[in-house]
Amino acid sequence: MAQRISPEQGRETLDSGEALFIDVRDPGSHAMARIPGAVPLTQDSLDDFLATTSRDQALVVYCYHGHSSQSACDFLTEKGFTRAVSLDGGFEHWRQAYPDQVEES
Ligand SMILES: O=S(=O)([O-])[S-]
Repeated sequence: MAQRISPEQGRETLDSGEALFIDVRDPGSHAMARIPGAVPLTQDSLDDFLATTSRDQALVVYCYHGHSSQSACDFLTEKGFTRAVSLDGGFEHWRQAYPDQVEES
């Protein structure tokens, strides 16, 4: 079962700069607004991501509300990532709690 972190822990992790934030929402949502520095992960980018990302890299996975990110996290864990966690509340909670930590384009 996916490891989960609270939005507060997510914020601390973002501030520490030690984790890669992974956005599994649809690419259009990612393009519009995202957690600063987050990278989109889609079916199209998956093979590349798996081929180039260290299995020791800390990952914080988020979706809209914190549900599908848990399955994504389980998937990444099956693929060998040892430090993948799912962000509780997803981006929708995040943007309410930390509007100053949202990158928009
Ligand atoms: O993105 S979601 O699965 O939390 S609705």
